[in-house]
Amino acid sequence: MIELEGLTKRYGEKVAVNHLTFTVRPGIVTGFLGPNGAGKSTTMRMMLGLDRPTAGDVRIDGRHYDRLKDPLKYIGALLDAKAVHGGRSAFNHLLCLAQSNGIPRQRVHEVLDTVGLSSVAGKKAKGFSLGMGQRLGIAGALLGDPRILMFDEPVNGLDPEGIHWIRTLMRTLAAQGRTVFVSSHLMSEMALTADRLVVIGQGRLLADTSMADFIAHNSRAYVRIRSPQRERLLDVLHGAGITVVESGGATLEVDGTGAERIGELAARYQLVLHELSPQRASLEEAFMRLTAESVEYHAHSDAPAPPQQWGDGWKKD
Ligand SMILES: Nc1ncnc2c1ncn2[C@@H]1O[C@H](COP(=O)(O)OP(=O)(O)OP(=O)(O)O)[C@@H](O)[C@H]1O
Repeated sequence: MIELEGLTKRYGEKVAVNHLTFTVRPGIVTGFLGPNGAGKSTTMRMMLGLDRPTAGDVRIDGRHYDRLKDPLKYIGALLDAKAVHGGRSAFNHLLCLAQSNGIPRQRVHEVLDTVGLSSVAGKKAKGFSLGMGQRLGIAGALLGDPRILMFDEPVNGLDPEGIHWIRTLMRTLAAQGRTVFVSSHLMSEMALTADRLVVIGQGRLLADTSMADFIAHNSRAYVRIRSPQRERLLDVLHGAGITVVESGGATLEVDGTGAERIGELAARYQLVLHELSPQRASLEEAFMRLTAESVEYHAHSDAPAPPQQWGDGWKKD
């Protein structure tokens, strides 16, 4: 378990992490989300004792990180996959970590096998691809067989097979009763992996909730309907006191009334439906809605204009 209480970090005037209080529990995968610059990395660094909080407290299984004897046996972390001595082989990198934490040599072979790097164990890390580097970082996190695991953007640079592998690994580690805390920018990936979410924006806690509740509370649920008898259907729905949003074309959208009731009404008036589908926004939409106010760096949605010197001649008719 990881417990944060009033955790705060200031860099001069900038409050990077603002009075964060939450608990990361064992047995589930907890996703850590926030727009760029929200304070995720700073929070994770403080959890690992790499940054000193300005105020507040972090406890790892009840203790401060710097009070843990052989910390890799309590908490394993992947923060920056590039933080590896490039001149060392994968095996030697892990062996150094193992030796300084009282972990037997045999464990190095085991974790290399787990992450699929046994065949390149003798190769220098500087020749590794981004994905291989991520796997080596994950091997380091697993080395002490810790009860708590923390991954900052673990799927960065992984191909689809690698992404599937890390998802399965995280779910397996949680099912074994471990605490798994993971940050990611890939919402679709998080939706498949995490059971619980902690969302921050501009250093503040915005949500600490289950995945299902997060989506339910931060997104619009509605029913999409298509019918070749659109006008008659509209009359029936209005007659029943149901508010309809006309989204253009043959499609109608209804908030606040279930698909069952709409289907039953259509059947009663013998109206043909080509679609009757409950819609729920994705995690990505829910996240954008919640964090809209706290995004520090906004991009313009328009495509960039072509350079002026092109004139209008570049356009094809
Ligand atoms: N050493 C530092 N000195 C000054 N400001 C810092 C320092 N480290 C982080 N910050 C600022 O603190 C804020 C939080 O940064 P942090 O890297 O923790 O965010 P993040 O959520 O991990 O962002 P990203 O998703 O882009 O990695 C940012 O505004 C950042 O510029």
